[in-house]
Amino acid sequence: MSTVNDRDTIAAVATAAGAGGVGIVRLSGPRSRHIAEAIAGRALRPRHAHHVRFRDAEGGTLDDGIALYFAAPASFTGEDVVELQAHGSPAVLEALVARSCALGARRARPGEFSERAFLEGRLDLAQAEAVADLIAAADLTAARAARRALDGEFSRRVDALADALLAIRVHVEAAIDFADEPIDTLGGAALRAQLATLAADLDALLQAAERGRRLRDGLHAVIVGPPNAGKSSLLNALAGSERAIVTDIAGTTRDLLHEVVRVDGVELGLVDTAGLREGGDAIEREGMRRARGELARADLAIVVVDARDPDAGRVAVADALQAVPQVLWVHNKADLLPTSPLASDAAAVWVSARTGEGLPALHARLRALALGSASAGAEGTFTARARHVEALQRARGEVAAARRQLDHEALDLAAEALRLAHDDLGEITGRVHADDLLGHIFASFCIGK
Ligand SMILES: Nc1nc2c(c(=O)[nH]1)N(C=O)[C@@H](CNc1ccc(C(=O)N[C@@H](CCC(=O)O)C(=O)O)cc1)CN2
Ligand SMILES: Nc1nc2c(ncn2[C@@H]2O[C@H](COP(=O)(O)OP(=O)(O)OP(=O)(O)O)[C@@H](O)[C@H]2O)c(=O)[nH]1
Ligand SMILES: [Mg+2]
Repeated sequence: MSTVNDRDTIAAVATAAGAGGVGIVRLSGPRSRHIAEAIAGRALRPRHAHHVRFRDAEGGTLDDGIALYFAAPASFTGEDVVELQAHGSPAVLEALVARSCALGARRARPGEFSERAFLEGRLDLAQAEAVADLIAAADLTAARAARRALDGEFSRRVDALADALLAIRVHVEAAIDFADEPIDTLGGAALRAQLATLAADLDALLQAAERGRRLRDGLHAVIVGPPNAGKSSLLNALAGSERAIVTDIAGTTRDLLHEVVRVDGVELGLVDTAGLREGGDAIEREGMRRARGELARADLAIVVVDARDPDAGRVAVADALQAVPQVLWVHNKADLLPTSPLASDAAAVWVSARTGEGLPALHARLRALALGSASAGAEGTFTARARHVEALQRARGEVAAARRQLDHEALDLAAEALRLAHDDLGEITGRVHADDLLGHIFASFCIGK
């Protein structure tokens, strides 16, 4: 592994592209201070805001601004860092980056500042990812959740599980050395209890991470149901605009129509589909085939039926719903019912896409489904990514395997499963990682971050 001293110095504009009040060029690496002092024309004291003139190669003034020097290791990256805070002119900022490069820096790759913060141990991998998620957060709910991950709330729970797992591994490895004796004389009962606790904690963290992933990635929700039930009308109502064609002709929608909507801080990727029924012409049948295909990738099916005849719909779509993890029944056209049922129960929500009645209740239900449970809300939620959820699932699988092996007194196999589970957890925080994993993660960051 390289050390601070043989690393190059990187430079990039840290503020958003385009004109702004103030723009910041950031340098990180061993030559940062030297380069910045050449541009500022004076020595820089750590953590002191110097008002200086930024000079070009000929000594001409590029701009005046603030130079801020953070001496290693007390900086965002843990390396020497300098910020040149200029007026927010893209031309001036580009000139400052070019001048820095002429003086020995190179342009930073996307995410390279955060990658260095990770490599210097300032942030773990899940925290570095949270930096990018915070920047990309579309609203304050998502930003707060990313902030919690950045503060280490997720990482601490992963580390606690990894510590518990380590203790169990030590126990199992010790027992292997006494392989002649039955496990129960070697604290086998205590070991099983510890493993059971670990499995339960892993399940709880997996649920929390899944909620965090939904908050970050949104929920993939597919609207299905019989023709003419008002699926396209509901999409329009949720989107707040007339995206889909609505007519009173059954079989209007054929193509899939994708629309991203935000419901109380949660992103929903909505897909409107062709009504499901027996028969139909070739075009409609192709539409139904696509609807079924989309359901296979859905986190949630929103089944729209006509409130006046809900059971007609159920039969037609039931088989298509087999593999969908979550299903929400929406009884539409409630405005046409003789008496208003505009209430929702555990099994269904009544709405009118036409009048908008019942939509707030539908919003609340969608949000609760997206976050995993009605009571959990966003309180304590931290953002997580699909790769974190997958690692936790693998770890859970390995822990389950270890428990089975233990029941068969197969200590070697149990130890190996637990080692794999430990690595799975380590991948989340980056204590265990392949180089291409880092490249993959940081490449999706913005430049200057
Ligand atoms: N101007 C500016 N604002 C910014 C950043 C930045 O890089 N520059 N940040 C970039 O993401 C965020 C703040 N992140 C930072 C993280 C650590 C340190 C730092 O100097 N840490 C030292 C000192 C600790 C202390 O005094 O609090 C350390 O951790 O040792 C600075 C900024 C948001 N705002
Ligand atoms: N009264 C009333 N009519 C509605 C409501 N929602 C939809 N409609 C009407 O029902 C008819 C069908 O609506 P669509 O949204 O096209 O139904 P769909 O399920 O997308 O139909 P297909 O695409 O053909 O499968 C249209 O005439 C709508 O105006 C509602 O809540 N109340
Ligand atoms: Mg339609």
